[in-house]
Amino acid sequence: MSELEPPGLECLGVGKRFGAVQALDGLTMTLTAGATGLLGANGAGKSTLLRTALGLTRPDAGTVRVLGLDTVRDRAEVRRRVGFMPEHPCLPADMSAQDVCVSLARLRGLGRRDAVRRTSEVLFAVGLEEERRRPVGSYSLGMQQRTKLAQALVHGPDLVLLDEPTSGLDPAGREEMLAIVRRLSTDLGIRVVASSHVLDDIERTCDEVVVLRSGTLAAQRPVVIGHDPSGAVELRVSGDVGAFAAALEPRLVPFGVALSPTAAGDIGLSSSPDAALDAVRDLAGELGVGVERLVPTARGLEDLVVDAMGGGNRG
Ligand SMILES: Nc1ncnc2c1ncn2[C@@H]1O[C@H](COP(=O)(O)OP(=O)(O)OP(=O)(O)O)[C@@H](O)[C@H]1O
Repeated sequence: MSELEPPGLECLGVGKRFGAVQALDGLTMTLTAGATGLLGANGAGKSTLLRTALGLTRPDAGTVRVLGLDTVRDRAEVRRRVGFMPEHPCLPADMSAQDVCVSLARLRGLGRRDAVRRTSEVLFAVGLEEERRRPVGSYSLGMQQRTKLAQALVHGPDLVLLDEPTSGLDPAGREEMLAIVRRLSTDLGIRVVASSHVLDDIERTCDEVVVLRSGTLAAQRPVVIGHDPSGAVELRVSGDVGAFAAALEPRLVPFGVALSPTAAGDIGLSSSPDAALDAVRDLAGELGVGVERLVPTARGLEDLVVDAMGGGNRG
């Protein structure tokens, strides 16, 4: 993926309310990785985000862009360049996988010959070429999931949005689906944004993980986190984080420690010599601010995710 390409997905202050529920709450983030996994508790806003990214749900506030396209203004182009695999059953039981894929490819603008050719390719890619003429209603759940994935790919999208692709699958079906999802970005160059409840699925198929909590961004990290020899730490304080960071910054200059905001809205310290940590505690004491957390940045992904998901949800 070239550096000049626009991000797969960009959200700027995105809000979406359903009655009393604030499903997305000022969500701001930029996804540039080949494959991103969206993790979050039930009701965290994952499906709403994916549906908003496709233009199926219109945000009440903010802007969503996919591949540089505005999801409201450029909706037709978004449909052409993005594929979507919904979480819930959506396939007509009496149609074959072949007919489903050809019909949807035609609806998305492909001519008949291209639609048939692409259908053969994607059904082969998801391992359904032999059963492609049977009615979908006679398929196992794993085959139905693979059909849903095939229809998301059939028009040759540059980005696919997958809503819980392993949902309900048995261990063998899950393995198959994970292998296919991984290949989309690594072998076929298709960008992927996939939601899941399972960190292991994301670690095995994605380059980065994004944690949503109550419709906001709680964490965004590369999947491979090595030991960070710099001693970088993350600091969470009570009260006004910006004011604390502004007061802290000059006090850490003498120790060569730089500050940067983290994706979760905490304060990142580039290193943590004892004198710098003393300065943090002194300032907190002077301002009457609580130090709620001070942890190494290079923690295991699982710790980080559990921590980021920890605040519950509004579902
Ligand atoms: N069409 C709708 N009408 C009313 N409420 C909705 C609608 N869609 C989503 N919600 C609510 O918005 C919140 C976020 O839902 P969403 O489905 O986006 O979360 P999620 O992270 O995908 O959850 P899950 O993991 O359970 O699928 C939930 O409280 C949900 O009940």
